[in-house]
Amino acid sequence: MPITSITLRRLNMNLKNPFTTSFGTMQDKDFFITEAADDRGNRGFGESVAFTSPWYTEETVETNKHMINDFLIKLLQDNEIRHPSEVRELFKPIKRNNMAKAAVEGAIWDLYAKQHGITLARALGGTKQKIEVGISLGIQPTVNDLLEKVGHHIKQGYKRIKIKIKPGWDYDVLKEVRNQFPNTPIMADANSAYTLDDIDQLRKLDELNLMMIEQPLAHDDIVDHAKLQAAIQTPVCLDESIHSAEDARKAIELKSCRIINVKIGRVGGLAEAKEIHDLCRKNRIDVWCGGMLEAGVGRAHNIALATLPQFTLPGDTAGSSLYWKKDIIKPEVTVNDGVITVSNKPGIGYDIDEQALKAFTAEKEVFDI
Ligand SMILES: O=C(O)CCC(=O)C1=CC=C[C@@H](O)[C@@H]1C(=O)O
Ligand SMILES: [Mg+2]
Repeated sequence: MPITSITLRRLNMNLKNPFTTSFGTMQDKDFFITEAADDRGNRGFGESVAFTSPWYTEETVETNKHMINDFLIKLLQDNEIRHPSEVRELFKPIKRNNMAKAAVEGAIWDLYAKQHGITLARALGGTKQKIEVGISLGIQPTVNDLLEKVGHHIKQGYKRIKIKIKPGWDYDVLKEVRNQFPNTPIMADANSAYTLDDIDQLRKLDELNLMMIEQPLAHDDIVDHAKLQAAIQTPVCLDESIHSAEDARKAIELKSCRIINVKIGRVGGLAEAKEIHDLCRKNRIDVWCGGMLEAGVGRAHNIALATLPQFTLPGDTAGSSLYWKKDIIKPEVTVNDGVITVSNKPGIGYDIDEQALKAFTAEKEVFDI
């Protein structure tokens, strides 16, 4: 497939609401948007989900810049790509750095879909026309703030509420939420804030009929998670522990989890995400599409991926307006009663708002391929 250039734009956008997890609080987002273009006017876009500090994985915006500028672009310049699924193989000699890889691969998938006049969803083999979405609430200042936000988003129709927990902010808080909202699908995300020493506290959560508890233990563990899953009823969902289809295979074999949160950036791109999806389908592991506070391009990629059949649970793909005063796509992603209608326009299905993209772009570099 013809690719004549890759453009790297570094954007700075400020989040409408600060996002707090057991690691800290984020207010502004500094990140890369990638663009792959051909000589026929087609332009594909991708988005890196790396943060400015390596608290979620080892990557940062700066490591992305180094990997893309000094390694990934050269591999594309020296090799012919016939189909976007080949990019994964091409980038294999570069260890990890999955978010950098995914940002470039994603733009190539979008370009390919546009060159063939098909949606990215269809290029991936997706079938769903509508996807159900949930909302992820950062740690709130008080329980009342949390209850108010939960109630607000249930009224908006979001299909499940994800609540951050950590030692000291878990059972009691979730019990208050459960008491006030007895029938709402609720899940907890611990971001690795617990160890097996906390097993009794985690077992108490079984009373609350949670959909799952996400990544309760260490970010790189599947062994202790297997011991925990054997000891509790609540399904364990892995996020940070799963960086590849191989990780997923081992976690499934060890029974470390019953659910996997797939994030395109964390696993290295759409081809790897699809392989994890297919493996989970074969092993009847539920899958949902996690979020990384993306702008509209990344959000659009998540929507396309979530059209695959084993994405059986609502993902963290809320509407643009929950994150941004102004997004970089038009129309923006909107959610109606907890559902996103998948666009039937070619590629990611949303146009780029060139004015907004330009306004938020702090740095731009173009590479001939
Ligand atoms: O994009 C969203 O709205 C969800 C963001 C979100 O929940 C997370 C982003 C990054 C790390 C975590 O804190 C958390 C997650 O675990 O998915
Ligand atoms: Mg998570």
